Formats: sequence, structure tokens, C-alpha cells
Amino acid sequence: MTALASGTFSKGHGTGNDFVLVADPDGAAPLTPERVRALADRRFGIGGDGVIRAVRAGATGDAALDAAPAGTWAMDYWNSDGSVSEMCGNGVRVFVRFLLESRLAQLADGEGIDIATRAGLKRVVRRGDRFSADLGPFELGGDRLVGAGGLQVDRPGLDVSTGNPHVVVALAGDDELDALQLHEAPSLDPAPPDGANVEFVVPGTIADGVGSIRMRVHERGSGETLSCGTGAVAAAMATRHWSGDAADRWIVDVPGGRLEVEVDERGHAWLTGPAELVFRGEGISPAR
Ligand SMILES: N[C@@H](CCC[C@H](N)C(=O)O)C(=O)O
Repeated sequence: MTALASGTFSKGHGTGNDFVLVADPDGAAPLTPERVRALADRRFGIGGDGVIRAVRAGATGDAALDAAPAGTWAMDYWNSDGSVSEMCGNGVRVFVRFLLESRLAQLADGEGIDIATRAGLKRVVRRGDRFSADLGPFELGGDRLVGAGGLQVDRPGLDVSTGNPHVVVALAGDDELDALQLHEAPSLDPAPPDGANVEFVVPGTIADGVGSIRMRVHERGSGETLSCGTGAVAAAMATRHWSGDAADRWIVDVPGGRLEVEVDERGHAWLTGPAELVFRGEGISPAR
């Protein structure tokens, strides 16, 4: 078991999707899979669905992040199992909150900042205590069969890319959603080459141009989580597609709270919701 190394960290979450955040502006302390697993461990470490390093583009040691203009803040996102992902919608909003609270950036209400991610530059705008992220254009793909604990028969799922891969499955109603057992990863046939996050949704009503859905998610690299921002966008955009593009605004209720998704005139999907920091701490060296 790799113990925690010394250094300060923050713990934050967006609708219960929780992260350990560390600042490493000059890229002096790159993350490793072992260190990420130790930090994210809920019993032997701090605990989180993911670990995020704040580092300046040009110093990240990762070609996809270093492609951004030098000096841009880069979100080096890792899943709790020690794998990296291209993008995290809740993470990028919590990341900006972390930059502000750590005085690494300043944003007045309504102002935005570009953040480098492995899926390209993402603009995050402060709206009071809430943060909106422009996740850019999304892409709908083909179908694949999805099986999961509690589902009587496999269902078709729609591939959606929001920079990272998702498969969205529509269920018949709340009973079916509540009966799902997601401690094991859903089966995907055919299996996507890089794995996928899987969202199960129950479409609700559409009124006055606003649709609503309930969602549960099994995340690639983290298991079932209370929320997934890119997953909420994927779920809303799949449901929008199934509805014949009946609404551009969607309310997404997840076990950890509520997120909003809106498609703008350029076809970009915006994700809005809370971003909280809950504590800051000091790691203790294993040599102590
Ligand atoms: N929870 C995140 C997504 C994190 C990455 C995901 N598990 C993956 O591997 O793609 C979100 O809020 O988007």
C-alpha cells in the first residue's frame, strides 16, 4: 500500500462527485497511478472518485495538456483506479472553484476562464456560487447492448462522446432505475475500445422548452458515483435526440443533486451546477 506523501490538498465535490485537488503549478510533483489510488482510497487515504492536479500548460508532462497555450491552467484529471480521462464535467467546475479559493485565479461573477483538458480548452464561467462549463460540441454514435445487475434483459445503449466516452440507456421508469445494482461494471456488447461511462436514464416531462430526466451512472475507472457532469450532458443529449430535439434545456437529477444542461446556438453543451470545497488538509509523510 502506497502511503500518502506530504503536501497540502483540498477536497471538493460537484453534486457529490468528489475529488482530491492538489496544486502543482510548475509540474514538480507529477501524479502516478499508485499515488492517485492512495489519495483516492476512502479508508487508507483521503477518498474521492478522482484526483485532480492543477498545473500550468507547458509543465504538465502530458502532450494533450501541454498543447494548450503555455501558462493556461491545466486540469490533470485521474480516476480513482489510477487511470486518466480526457475530461470531467463536475471536476472542471470544482477545479475553477479550487483555483479561486487558492488565489491562483480571480473571476468576477459572470466572468470565465479557459481550462486546458485532455479534450481541449474548456471555458468555465462563474455564476455566483455555481459554475457553468462549455463542454463544446457533443457527438452521437451508434448503439450497443448494455447489461447490468437488476436489469432483466439487456437494453440498447447509445454512444455519446462529450470528449470522453459514454453509453446512455433509457429505462422504463423509476422502479427499474432504483432496482439497478451498479457495484459491478455494466456489460457492453460490442465492448468499446477504451471502455465507457454508462448512464441509465428515466426521461421525465418536457414543458416550456425544458426537459427533465433522472440518471444513475457507472463511471469508467471510478464505479458508481453520485453524479457525473459529462454523463449528465451525454444523458440529456441522448434523451433530446430520442425526443426529436424537443428541448434545448434539460434538468438532470442525479443521486447527489441537480445539474442543468443547455445547448447553445453553436451546438455547444453547457453544464451548470454547484461546485463545493469541503476541506483543506496536509498530507503526512510515510516517514513520520
Ligand atoms: N465524473 C466525471 C467524469 C470522470 C471521468 C470518467 N470516469 C472517464 O473515465 O471518462 C464528470 O463529472 O464528467
